[in-house]
Amino acid sequence: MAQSLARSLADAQRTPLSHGAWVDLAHSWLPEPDTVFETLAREVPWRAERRQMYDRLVDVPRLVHTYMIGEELPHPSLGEAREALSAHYQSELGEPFRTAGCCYYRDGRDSVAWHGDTIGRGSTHDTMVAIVSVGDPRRLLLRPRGGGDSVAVEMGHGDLLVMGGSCQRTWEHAVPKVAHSGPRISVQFRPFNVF
Ligand SMILES: O=C(O)CCC(=O)C(=O)O
Ligand SMILES: [Fe+2]
Repeated sequence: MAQSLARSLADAQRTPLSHGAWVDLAHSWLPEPDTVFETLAREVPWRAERRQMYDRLVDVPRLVHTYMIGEELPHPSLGEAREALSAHYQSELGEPFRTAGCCYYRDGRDSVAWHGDTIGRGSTHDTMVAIVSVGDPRRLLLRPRGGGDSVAVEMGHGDLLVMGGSCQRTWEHAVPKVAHSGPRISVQFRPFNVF
């Protein structure tokens, strides 16, 4: 399975953004997305998050949990995904993906406001954050800091989005509220000291 994940990463579609930022996209990339969703919903020790995050005060209505370095992930597909991502991006990133942040958007009222993942190195260095999404599709928006048109990425069941280059410091991203949505869980793989 790890091999087929590696093959499909070679076909990931890269979209250059401004200021040295880019995103890679691969649809229906994660194996067994149904059981990944069910396992995460059931087994992750979810806690509420509603507080300051990143570089500004944002309202964060959603549930979260982070698997830190060395902790086993709750579904084998996620371990395989992280290995495939680390192998594929090794030459560009120079280090593996280490942590796995999990976010549970219970319905359309759950969201995350505009922010960059700028705790740690993301505020000063190029890095990558790789997101896999399971459950109902939600739109992830990206916009350049300081203004400009936003880019919308529809994240469906099993889809992969990788934000790279200067994306965390020169762009922001958000998952806006929507009128109607079922639950969605996102898993963000990050290298050491990127949050
Ligand atoms: O839900 C997502 O896909 C994005 C989550 C996010 O940007 C974050 O937790 O930093
Ligand atoms: Fe983020």
